[in-house]
Amino acid sequence: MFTLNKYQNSQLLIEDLTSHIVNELKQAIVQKGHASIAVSGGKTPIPLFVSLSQQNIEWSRVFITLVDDRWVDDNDDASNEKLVMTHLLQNNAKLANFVGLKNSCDNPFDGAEMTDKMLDKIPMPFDVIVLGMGEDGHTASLFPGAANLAAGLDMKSGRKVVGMTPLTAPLDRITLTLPTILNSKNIYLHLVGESKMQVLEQAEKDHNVNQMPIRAVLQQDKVNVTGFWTAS
Ligand SMILES: O=C(O)[C@H](O)[C@@H](O)[C@H](O)[C@H](O)COP(=O)(O)O
Repeated sequence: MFTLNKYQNSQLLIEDLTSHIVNELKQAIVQKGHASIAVSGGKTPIPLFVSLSQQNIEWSRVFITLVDDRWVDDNDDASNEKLVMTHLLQNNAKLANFVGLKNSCDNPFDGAEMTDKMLDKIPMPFDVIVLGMGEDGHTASLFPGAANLAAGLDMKSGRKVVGMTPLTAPLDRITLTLPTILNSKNIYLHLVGESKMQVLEQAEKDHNVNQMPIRAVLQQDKVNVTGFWTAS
C-alpha cells in the first residue's frame, strides 16, 4: 500500500522523516540488538543525512548500505558512497557500520557477485529503505528500458544486486534488485519538487514497469510504502 505525506516545507519533512527512521532503528535495536537501513544517493537526501547523523541512537548497532551506486571511485563526486561518507557517516553516526556496493572489479556486471557477498554483512530484512525517484520514473538504479531491468525486477532471481547501464543517465551502476528492496519492514520514498509530484501521478495511472520502474515499488502488496513530499 502507498500513502503520501505532504509537507509545507523541507524542514518539516526532514524532521518527520528523521523521526520515522529513528523510531524504526531504535525499535529494531531493542528487539534484535541491531538495525539495518539502505539509503539512496542523488541530491535529495543530503539534508536528511545531515539530520540523521546528529541523532542520538546506538549507531554502533546500525548497519548502513546504499540502494545503488555509480561504478566510479569512492573519491569521485558522482559516488554515492562518497556522499554518504561526507554527510551521513559524520557526528554521532560515525560509529555506524557501513557496507558499500562498489568493489575493485572493472564494471558492475563483473562486480555484482562480489557485492552480493559483501552484503551478507547487512542484516536483512532491512528495517528501513529510503528511496528517491528520478524524473524518468527510475528508483534506486532500476532504469526504464535498460537492458538489465528485467533481471533487476525479477522477484525470483535470488540476486541482491545487478549491474545496470541506464539509457537516461550517465555511468554504469550497481543497484539493489526489486526483491531486495521489498525485503524491508518499511520503504520511505523521499521526493522534493512539483515535477516529482507530476511523475508520481503519472506512475500511479498505469502499470507498465518497463516504462516507469518506480511502479514496481508503488504497486505491490508485500511492504507498505510511505511517500514524503514537499514542493521545495
Ligand atoms: O544514485 C542515484 O542517483 C539514486 O539513488 C537515484 O535513484 C536517485 O534517488 C534519483 O535519481 C533521484 O535523484 P535526485 O535526488 O538527485 O533527484
